[in-house]
Amino acid sequence: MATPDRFDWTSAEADLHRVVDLNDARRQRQPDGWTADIDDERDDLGDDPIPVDPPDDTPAAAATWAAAAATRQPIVPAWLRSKAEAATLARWVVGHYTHVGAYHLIRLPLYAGRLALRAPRGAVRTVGGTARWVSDAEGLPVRLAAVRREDAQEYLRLSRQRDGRVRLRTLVLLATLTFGTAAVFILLVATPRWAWYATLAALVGALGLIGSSPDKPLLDVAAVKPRVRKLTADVLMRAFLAAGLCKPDNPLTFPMPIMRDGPGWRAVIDLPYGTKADTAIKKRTDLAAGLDLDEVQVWPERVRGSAGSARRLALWVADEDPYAKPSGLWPLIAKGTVDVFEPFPFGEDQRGRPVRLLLMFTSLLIGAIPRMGKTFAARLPALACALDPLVELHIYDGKGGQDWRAFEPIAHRIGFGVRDEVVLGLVEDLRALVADMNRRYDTIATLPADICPESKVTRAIAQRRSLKLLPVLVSIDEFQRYSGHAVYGDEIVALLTELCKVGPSVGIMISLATQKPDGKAVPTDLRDNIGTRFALKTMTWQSSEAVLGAGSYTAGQDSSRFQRAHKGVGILLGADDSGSVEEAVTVRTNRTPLADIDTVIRRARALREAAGTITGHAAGEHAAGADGPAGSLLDDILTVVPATEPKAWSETVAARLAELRPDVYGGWKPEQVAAALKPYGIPVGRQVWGTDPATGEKANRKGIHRDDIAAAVTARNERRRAA
Ligand SMILES: Nc1ncnc2c1ncn2[C@@H]1O[C@H](COP(=O)(O)OP(=O)(O)OP(=O)(O)O)[C@@H](O)[C@H]1O
Repeated sequence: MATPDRFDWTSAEADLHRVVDLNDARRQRQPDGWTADIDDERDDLGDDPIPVDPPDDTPAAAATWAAAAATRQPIVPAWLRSKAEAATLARWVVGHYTHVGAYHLIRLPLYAGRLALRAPRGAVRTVGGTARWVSDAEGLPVRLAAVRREDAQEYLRLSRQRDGRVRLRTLVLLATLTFGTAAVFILLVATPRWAWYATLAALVGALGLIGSSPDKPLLDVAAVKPRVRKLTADVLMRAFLAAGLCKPDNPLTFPMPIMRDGPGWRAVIDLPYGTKADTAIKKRTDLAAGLDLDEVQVWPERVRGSAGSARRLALWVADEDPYAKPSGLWPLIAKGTVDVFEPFPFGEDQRGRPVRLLLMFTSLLIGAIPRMGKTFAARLPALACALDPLVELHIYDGKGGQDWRAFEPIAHRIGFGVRDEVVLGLVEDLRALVADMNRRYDTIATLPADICPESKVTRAIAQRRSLKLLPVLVSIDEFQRYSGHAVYGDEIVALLTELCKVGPSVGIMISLATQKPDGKAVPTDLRDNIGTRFALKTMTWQSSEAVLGAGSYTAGQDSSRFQRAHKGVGILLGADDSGSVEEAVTVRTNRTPLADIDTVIRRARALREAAGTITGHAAGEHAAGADGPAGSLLDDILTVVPATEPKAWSETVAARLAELRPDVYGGWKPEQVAAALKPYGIPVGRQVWGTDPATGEKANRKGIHRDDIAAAVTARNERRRAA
């Protein structure tokens, strides 16, 4: 900004004069009301006007020209240059015409029968039509009118004309009949039998067609065409007027022509000055109603950058419901690997363009009602991580069916269902990760700036095995079953919150999927630390907000509007860097049927074997998987409750365990000891007479008998030996 002592008054004065001229010229162009502002400004500053418009030769003007050049539209439309879209179109054309061809081919006998049945009526129509033509029947009403008017002269003129016509037409008919008869004679004498039948069939066909009526077409309908709405400026104006986004005296303007774009129309619209494109996006349903379409066909989005403006909107209108057909298969099923530091294929947007997702340095929350594609969506990041041999996989499935079993050969930790030992396994795993997270930060802190410039893990750093900074994915499906666990639920949520908050920079990625996306299953503190959200169909807009975050509904993002048929379709928020709700995209995930998952896992296992990253459960370390932490817990209890002490209060055991292994048992309560021992059938509600070490008070409290633990250890050891 110019300061008074550096201000060049001479050139400023020259500029001022030009500005006054410009403003005068503009005032003449503008409606009356506009002049008042300029005059008010003058009043405030005496007679001196304020320079507002920069002179034309400033660098800003050059920048404007450059920006105009930058917004030139491509000569060949984008969809025509895209291999994928061209392939989609080609597939559609081949598929459509193959279907139509086969449909009609199989109905040929039916069509032949219809023609034969209609042929007699066609013959009658032909004879009648010919007779009317020869007798000049079309002139009869005119002749009768002349009779009614008693206009003898006109009648005689018309009669003469009719006689001439009838004579000529009779001759034509006779000639045709003569030639026809000769042709039939030649046909019968000189041509083979198949030619007779072919001619007869053609004749019957022609008569059948003549005998058809428009309300009963000969061909059945092979494919019902959707109602395709051509987008024109008038149609748009009507819709935007109805939605209250413009006024008749303040209409829309179109900076470029409305054109075809893939399977739909694309219009770029400048809303009236002061009307925000975001407002139009929020009124998507109103726009759809104004266009007389289902809202799933109407896709408004902001045009950003130097080609855009806060009032510039790109509206894509699909010819038909873009999600009515199944989505494509995941492109990495048969071949390809993943670098988890780069985005991987996740799905397609409404126009069939690929959508990629970057999970590194963020966390993912997926929410939906059951059977809408939550597990399919949650498996994609896990499969992508599987194809990067550096990533350590920690997989938990609260349901425990077939959905995640395929990951066993590559998972470092894995657990199915919510049996106590699995839940404990998860808790122990998360505790260990939290502890490891701190070690990871310590390691990162020791790295020089040229190796670790941004204080976060990179692929090059992760590849240095000695640093032990391999990326980790914790993927939990049916998360509500773990977060709602009576004893460990709160701790699981707290540990995951910590990991989501601090873990991303050191390579810890969290992916949670839930069919109960409310504040109870995914508490706000945890959700707010998850950067990427994917909301498939929900029942209510409140559930949609529970996944996407507060304010998403008012911003026009509501996953409850998806239909039941829209499986795998969801609103993805935070796939780009902005994470703003206005940037959310609607995505249909790529499909990965169970059989294909096996293929990917086989490839992932081979990659990991080659890289030497088969660890934990995949490497056969079943101690934690089979017995869970409770297996070592039994040994630990025998350590902290010596043989000289046959009974101990549960609270004493919990305190001593925490002292023994703070990273594993820190913060344990007596109920956690009880829950961990339950699977072994160890009685935990026994009354134990003891002395409170703090107060010296003697009392009867819940506790354990050492013999019970020792018996469980013996049984476990026998089981292990038998295995
Ligand atoms: N992208 C997709 N395209 C087409 N169909 C899909 C897609 N994703 C999922 N589906 C279909 O939806 C069905 C349900 O998917 P999925 O098992 O992932 O749902 P879910 O929400 O996890 O269900 P549940 O809560 O019962 O576990 C699947 O059988 C699959 O056929």
